[in-house]
Amino acid sequence: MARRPLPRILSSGSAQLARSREMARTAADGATDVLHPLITITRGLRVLAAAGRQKWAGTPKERRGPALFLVAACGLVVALIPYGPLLALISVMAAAAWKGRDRTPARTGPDEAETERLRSLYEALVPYFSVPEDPSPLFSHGGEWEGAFDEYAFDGDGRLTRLRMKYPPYFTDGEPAARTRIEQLLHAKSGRGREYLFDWDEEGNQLVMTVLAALPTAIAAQRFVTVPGETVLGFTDDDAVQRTVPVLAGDETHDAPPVVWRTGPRSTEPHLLVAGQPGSGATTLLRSLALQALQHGDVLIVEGSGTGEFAFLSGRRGVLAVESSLSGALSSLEWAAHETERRLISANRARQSGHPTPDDVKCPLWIFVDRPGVFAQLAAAGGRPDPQEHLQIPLRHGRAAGVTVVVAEQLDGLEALGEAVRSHTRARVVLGPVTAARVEAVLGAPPHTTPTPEVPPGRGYARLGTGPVLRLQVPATPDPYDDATSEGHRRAVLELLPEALTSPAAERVPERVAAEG
Ligand SMILES: Nc1ncnc2c1ncn2[C@@H]1O[C@H](COP(=O)(O)OP(=O)(O)OP(=O)(O)O)[C@@H](O)[C@H]1O
Repeated sequence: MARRPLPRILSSGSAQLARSREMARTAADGATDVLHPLITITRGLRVLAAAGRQKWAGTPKERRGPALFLVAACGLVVALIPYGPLLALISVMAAAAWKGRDRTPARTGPDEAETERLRSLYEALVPYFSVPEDPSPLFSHGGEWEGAFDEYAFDGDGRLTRLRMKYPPYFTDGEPAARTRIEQLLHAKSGRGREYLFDWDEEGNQLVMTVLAALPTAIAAQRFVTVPGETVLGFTDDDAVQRTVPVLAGDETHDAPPVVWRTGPRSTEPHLLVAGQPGSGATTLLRSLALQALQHGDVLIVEGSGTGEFAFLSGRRGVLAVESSLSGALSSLEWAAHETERRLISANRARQSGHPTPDDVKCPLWIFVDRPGVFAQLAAAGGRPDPQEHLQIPLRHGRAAGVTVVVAEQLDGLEALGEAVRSHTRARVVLGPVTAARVEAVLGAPPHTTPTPEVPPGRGYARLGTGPVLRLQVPATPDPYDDATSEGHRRAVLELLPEALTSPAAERVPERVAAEG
């Protein structure tokens, strides 16, 4: 249908109307600019007058007379001194201008960009949180996001840092897959590269999403306040564990929440598996654990990478061997298996004859195996037994014999691990940039947070038995003889070393360290 033109009188009239409206707006803007100081002073005078009235109302009746007299006296003095009234007027105007100045109004809600972000997040959630049968859906296209998001916070860049949302009771929040879908969507829409914590309140049909600050990396190797049988794997979030220990970070001491692993006869997860991406800090964690273990026990170290990253421990009190060859690994692990049996028999005999457990059985023995997959390959190539076979007895019976096994392997080499290692290492750590699926594959449960693609070395997740998955930062414990190690870290590690037992070990100490020490 052809459009009929507007009557001339109406079209030209509306143009005139628009022009006059524009002129009126410009005039109003100009007047506001010119009158701005006057408006400010008037507003200030009103504020001052209101304050005066309030003061007067608050003055007890018997003191009003003297107060009035004082004001009148002041007025008289001002009137009598030269330029007094003028000065008084200027002072009052200045005070009024100050009181009446524009103040930035306190923010009461999200700004435009933030509102847009919340709205688009709401719209993205509609397909997941609505069903056609719901007569009054909380989530609907073009609906009110304010009804669903009742708490939110943004950072300086306008990115969400916290969001509390309601969801309909029929949403299947008990299904991990349904939750994961929501978490992935919120993660993607709120900005990748940050770690989010999702807290589902199934009873209240509420979900709180919080951006977690990165765990601090300033804690280096040191003596941690623990009792025998406790080992600090690293540090986690404040609210993830019940306990804190004092730690030195940089030059300051503060309380930090540790992930404490309990070993020994009463432990429910007596052996540990550390898995990580190359260079993620698995060897560093083993060094940290070995230094802690040496406080109360003996350690045997078998390193498959052959890079000599445990050589600094050779010849120290409590260090039984540091082996990096296949033959050395085979013989030392075979000895460890016999030693576990000997301890078991000895402890049994003592129990049967009513004697206390002998001291040599009570002294914890730690077996550290870094990259056993390398030995497995070498052994297969040379037609020799895999050293991991000797780990079966320590893994199966170590708990009762005071023997703890710690195995570290790269994520890609996990299939090279023997069945005994997989089934008896109930304490688990995964390090490096890993996906939630990878964390679940290693720890048996996914993290409650969204792993980030970039992490510093020593960052990962830990899980003890069937406990919760905890974020973890391993204390920096570098090889003190590595040239890249900073002076502070070198000293920190050397301070934890037990005394040297043999002169060759002392000779291995580089000159610069010997000179400092
Ligand atoms: N917790 C940590 N704090 C600070 N730096 C660390 C930490 N863990 C590891 N690093 C640094 O990261 C680098 C790699 O560490 P490390 O050798 O322990 O990793 P890895 O996983 O054993 O590596 P690879 O698989 O190559 O043997 C080293 O330079 C080390 O000093």
